[in-house]
Amino acid sequence: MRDITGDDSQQPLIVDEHDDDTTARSGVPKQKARRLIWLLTLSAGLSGLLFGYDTGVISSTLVSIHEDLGRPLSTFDLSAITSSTSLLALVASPLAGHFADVLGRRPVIAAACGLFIFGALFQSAATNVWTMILGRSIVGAAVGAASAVVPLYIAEISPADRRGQLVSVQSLFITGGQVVAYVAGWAVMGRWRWSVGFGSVPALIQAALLVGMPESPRWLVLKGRDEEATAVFARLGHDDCDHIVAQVKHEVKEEQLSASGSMFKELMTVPANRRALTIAAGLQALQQLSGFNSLMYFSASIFAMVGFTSPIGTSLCISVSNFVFTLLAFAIIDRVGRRRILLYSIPFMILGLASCALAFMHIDASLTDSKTLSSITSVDASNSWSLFLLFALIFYVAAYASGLGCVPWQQSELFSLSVRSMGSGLATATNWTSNFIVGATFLPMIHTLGPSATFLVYVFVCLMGYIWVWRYFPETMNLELEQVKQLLENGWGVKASERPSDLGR
Ligand SMILES: O[C@H]1[C@H](O)[C@@H](O)[C@H](O)[C@@H](O)[C@H]1O
Repeated sequence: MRDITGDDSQQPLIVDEHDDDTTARSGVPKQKARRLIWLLTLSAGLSGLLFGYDTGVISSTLVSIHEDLGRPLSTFDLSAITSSTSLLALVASPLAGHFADVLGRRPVIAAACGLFIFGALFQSAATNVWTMILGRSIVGAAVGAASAVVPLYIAEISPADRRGQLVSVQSLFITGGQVVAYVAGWAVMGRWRWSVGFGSVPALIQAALLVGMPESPRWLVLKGRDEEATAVFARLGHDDCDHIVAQVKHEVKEEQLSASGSMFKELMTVPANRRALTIAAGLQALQQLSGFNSLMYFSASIFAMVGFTSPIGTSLCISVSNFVFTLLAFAIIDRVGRRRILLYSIPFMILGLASCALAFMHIDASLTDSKTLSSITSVDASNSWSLFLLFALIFYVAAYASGLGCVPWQQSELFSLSVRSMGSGLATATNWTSNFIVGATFLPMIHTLGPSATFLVYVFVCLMGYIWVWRYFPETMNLELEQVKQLLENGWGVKASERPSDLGR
């Protein structure tokens, strides 16, 4: 077992005992194999970019549509256009997991890519609210499928000791995509058909890259296609491909032997698995219910509401802060630890949200039911409370991105191999369900409760979340997957995880 205490974040992507060699035993130059893994990560990561782009672009689109869809948009229209994406994503993610098992990972990524292209073009040609909702739904299906299968594909092609880092790369792509969406929304100055249609460009690039993308070698072993799997492992720079194939076959066999009927039953009845699912799904729910995406989707609307003359430009601050602080999380996640990052950052989220609530108490801005975003009551943005609100929001986003935005996506490390795909799929579906709830309820809450009380609801969620994390989420940093399983066998493992010597750290 490798030394798990060392800081190995600077190591190259492929690490093995023959790393000094320039050529793997299979005859493939290591440099070439390393380039291939990066290329595959980039190709698959483009789905993350599209996930981010398509969820981010809605913010500027909503304030630019005006009456282009045949009528002024009602609150219901705005909520439906926004939440149709997450609704379809939550349906598509478990389905994509199923098809990825039956057909392979690559065809599902390719199908998602096709949907990204079609959905983007369909939206840009939308003539009424319903065609727009349909376009957003097509893109939602693509986002759901990609968010379930792309991390799985990356994990399966990566060397074991690089999986965690590559999962975080995915978060960088998502938040980077959101920045690009905001810039595009701002640059096209209200011509929203261009900004939504632009989503097809990275997808077209991905379609071209997909041609050379191999199937996941682990899936190939699962289907008994050992020779093809050996060839892919060789291209990925592994030294002893036959040995790896034998190892994966052994794991597959063990899974089949230990399975207590169905994977679902094993997930629900084995205590360690049930705890893993509770933690993974709980963190995903907390990530969404803490309200971050209400900013991702509606920040331009909020800034318009409080009187900023360039709401789309101002809301760029939100996505840029999100991206920059995701970089911070990426840099520290393997040093500070998942649990500790959350315990440090959630209190700052609470502070940021409470400050927003305070600011709204002093800002006289309203969005009444009959009003559209284009007829929001405008107030003077030079009002110091509006600026205070902007800083409070950025503060909140920074705290979110450096912890809760990233940590839940590490979910797969919580599950043992036999239930990993289903556990991760269900946790992903929890993410999209909660995302849907926030997208669908934010504007109605603003109207009925008012902005201050709405932000206080998120404060409450974060407070509960903090207590829950403190009580139930053990530290998994630097643990081998087997040790994580061991940690959850006799309880939540929080105390044991804080006594590194008990776990051989
Ligand atoms: O981790 C990501 C990231 O934080 C995004 O900015 C957010 O929009 C997603 O919902 C979340 O899953």
